[in-house]
Amino acid sequence: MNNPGSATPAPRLASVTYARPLPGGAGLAEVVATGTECAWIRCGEGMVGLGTAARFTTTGSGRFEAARRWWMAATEAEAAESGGADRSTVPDDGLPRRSPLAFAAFAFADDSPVDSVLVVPEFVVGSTHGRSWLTWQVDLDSPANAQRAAAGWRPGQAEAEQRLEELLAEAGRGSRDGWADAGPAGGLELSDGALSQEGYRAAVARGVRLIEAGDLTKLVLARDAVVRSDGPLDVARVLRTLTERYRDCWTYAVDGLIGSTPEMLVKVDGDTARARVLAGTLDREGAPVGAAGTEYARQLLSDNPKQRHEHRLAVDSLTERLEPFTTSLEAADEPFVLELPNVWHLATDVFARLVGAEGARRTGPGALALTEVLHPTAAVCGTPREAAAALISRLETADHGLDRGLFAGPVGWLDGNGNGEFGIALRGAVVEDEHTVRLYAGCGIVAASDPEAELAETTAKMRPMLQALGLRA
Ligand SMILES: C=C(O[C@@H]1C=C(C(=O)O)C=C[C@H]1O)C(=O)O
Repeated sequence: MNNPGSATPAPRLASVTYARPLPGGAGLAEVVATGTECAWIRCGEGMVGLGTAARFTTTGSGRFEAARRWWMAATEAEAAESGGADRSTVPDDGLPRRSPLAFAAFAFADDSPVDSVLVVPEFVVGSTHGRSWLTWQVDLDSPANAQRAAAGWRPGQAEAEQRLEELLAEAGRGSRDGWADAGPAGGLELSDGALSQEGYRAAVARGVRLIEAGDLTKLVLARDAVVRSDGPLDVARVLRTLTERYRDCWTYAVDGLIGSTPEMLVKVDGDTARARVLAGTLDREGAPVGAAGTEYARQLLSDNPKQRHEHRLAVDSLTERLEPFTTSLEAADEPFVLELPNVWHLATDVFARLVGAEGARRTGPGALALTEVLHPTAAVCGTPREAAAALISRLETADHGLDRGLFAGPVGWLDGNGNGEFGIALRGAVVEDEHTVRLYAGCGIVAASDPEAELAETTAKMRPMLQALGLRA
């Protein structure tokens, strides 16, 4: 299962980036209007991708490497023309410049039949550090451009504006009235997915027995659920709702994979790498609020040996793999409690300086190469990694026909200089068709885990998406 990627040759990307008010003049999330956009939004900032200049799909254990090669070939022309200067995401002129830029989502498992994908949007609308900007990206070798590109043509601002107007009109974005208040278009029905709630309890119980038998230390097991809607689903509205309710999470949309994740696998900016590791979860529903809630979370998470053990394994799985690529690495000894609207988590932020990131050209690994090294961490797979991955494949896929697909895989964006952000695709869903989305959630299982409590935890983790879809959860 090592598909080198879709047979199309890599495009030759060229781009132009300039400061510009956001289309529509509202916030970044309002640029998400059709639900087919790519998105990466946190605290009202980030990027939305419109249209498609190029895309690449691949499967198999070589999916990261295949994507990296395709992306290097696609961005080579522009890197050569710009002389490799300005490698950081915010160069000296202060205008965030990340072009060329692709959004990406990778399957969780090496043997998943589901495509991993790189999408190069035609336009990237961005808002970073309080400034907004626009990038227009084209393939110089496409039939529309090849001839004029050979004569020296490159994308420019005036033509970008014209093309943007066309694209927005094509997408029927003329009227935005009524967005905010439009409820779900019809009735919604929630049902078990391939791995039912009962099946999940049984799978967790088996996992616990195998852990007790000494086969492994930690195992993350997931289940799925399906939401069907009578009317067409308003995916754009779901995404905008997530950006509002889960402001501190990274709201993502790539090729039908949508959600709002609190977990950062790796963010590379210039010579720095950052991660946010989560493991250890406490439902906030029915829990005390305010200071009493903080105290409750401290007692049941920070002071709980099971949760701390689960968390430590996740942090170690990341830092051990990241360390060889760093000149320094910092992670607090004690996790902090991250409060989200639905749950509390034990969290550890990691900060590192990368080797080979100095000078005009990166010689060390960039965001995509590090993603390949770090995925899957013990937060979504287990310890030891290989034993856990094999058991996930047995207990979820062979026994129940649940393939995680893009769930719990890396999702985010990358630029042509090795910068990028990859979150872990959690608290999300896959849009299967106009009326159907499939939600996924999992839990870390250790020797002390109780199947009923873990099942309840998966429901708490699905709550952001269920509520954004308009279900009471
Ligand atoms: C697997 C999920 O979440 C992961 C598992 C956690 C846990 O077991 O406590 C916490 C955060 C994530 O690392 C999920 O959200 O589906």
